[in-house]
Amino acid sequence: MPYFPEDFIFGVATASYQIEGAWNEDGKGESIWDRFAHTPGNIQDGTTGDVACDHYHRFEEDVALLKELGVDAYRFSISWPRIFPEGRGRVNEKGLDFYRSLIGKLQEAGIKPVVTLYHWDLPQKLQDKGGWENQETVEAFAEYARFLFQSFAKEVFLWITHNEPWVVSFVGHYEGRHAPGKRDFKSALQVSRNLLLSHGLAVQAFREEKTLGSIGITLNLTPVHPFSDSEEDILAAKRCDGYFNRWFLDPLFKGEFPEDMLLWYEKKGFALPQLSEEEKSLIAQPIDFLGINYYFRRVVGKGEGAIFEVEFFNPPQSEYTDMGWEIYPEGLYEIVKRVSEEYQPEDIYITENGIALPDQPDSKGRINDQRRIDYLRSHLLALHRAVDEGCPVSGYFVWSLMDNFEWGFGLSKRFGLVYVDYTTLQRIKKASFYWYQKVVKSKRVD
Ligand SMILES: N#[N+]C[C@@H]1[C@@H](O)[C@H](O)[C@@H](O)[C@@H]2O[C@H]12
Repeated sequence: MPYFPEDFIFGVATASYQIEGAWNEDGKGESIWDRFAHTPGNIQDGTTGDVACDHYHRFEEDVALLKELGVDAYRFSISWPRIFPEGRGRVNEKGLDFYRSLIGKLQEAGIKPVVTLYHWDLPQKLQDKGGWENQETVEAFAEYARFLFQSFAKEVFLWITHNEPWVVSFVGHYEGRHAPGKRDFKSALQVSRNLLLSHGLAVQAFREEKTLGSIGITLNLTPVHPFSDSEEDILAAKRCDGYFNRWFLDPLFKGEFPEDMLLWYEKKGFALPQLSEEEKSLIAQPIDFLGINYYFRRVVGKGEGAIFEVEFFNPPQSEYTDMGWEIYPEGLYEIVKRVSEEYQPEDIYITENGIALPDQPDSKGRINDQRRIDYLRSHLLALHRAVDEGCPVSGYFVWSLMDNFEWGFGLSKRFGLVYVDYTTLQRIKKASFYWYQKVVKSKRVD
């Protein structure tokens, strides 16, 4: 029976826009996700995060759920426009008070706070001036980060500068499925550069402020497998690995964008993001941990397509989630091993892993999400194998504590260990809640 180390951290994760609601309450400024979700046609089920799980008003009930779950840590994000409604300058004290109360309740419950500084809800006022394409946003983020390090200098266990900068850059600025909804690859490249710079400035501020705790960044990483052993498919897989994984891993840990991707983008006629030697050093300064969000792998082969010339495949023999993602637990082992060996991070936390299922209460009001238990078990066993082989993994966070607003899918995708009835906002613990409660308590996966 695989046991995790006694000091291994088990937690759950959420994000501000996805659970808080109170989108325009107590002085909070508009975010790009408020604007994006309020724009007809952007959200598949037509819902918004205006209310979501109403966590802003129910956070004490939710901390009680965390305490019952018994987690060692709770990962949440701070809404930048709830702190700085215009992005910088005037502080919204009521917004700061909310997070002071939340962190205080977590401390009372003996739960370590893990804070994500940026989980996609940029103040709209900054977007109006170009958003992440604009150097001003980089500076404003550094100010925002420093302010939070000063405000919570001793209370936070882990600080995560950015959540999934790849999604912010390419889903938000190239694919257009996320806020701000741009479809411009050159913009996406510039945004990825500026996100990395803002990360570097935040780490620098963290060190200067002598803030307690640890600081890192969270990347969504996926193993990329060639559809066949043909040279073309192998090269297509390498290109995708560069696009999805190495584009951020290399600057953060090797101080350079991956050369093969720069050459590829140049060949495709894109202006390349420029970094001075000083900026490269700023981005690649040591961090205390790497956060990895893992959900699935990618299987690719040579294909058409204006930029990457790849085709994605869904292996017919695999099972898929409600998001259409392949269930591939070995991928978690593969990515942790690869990152550990190739990039040697100081420490690793799996900051998200979970599955969307069409959960619904039965006639007795219970939710038997056995598939989620199976998913979490198989991924924890894969992770345990990597830990057993010496990979520096110190924790694992389930996505998510509760069902929440799933970005472009709205409220239609359920990832939670806790079901949320969006009509009554009642929370209902699923079978997976009780299963994970046992894992957390015993540090054992059975
Ligand atoms: N989609 N999906 C689920 C989950 C999303 O809800 C999180 O906000 C992201 O950090 C990451 O994409 C993963």
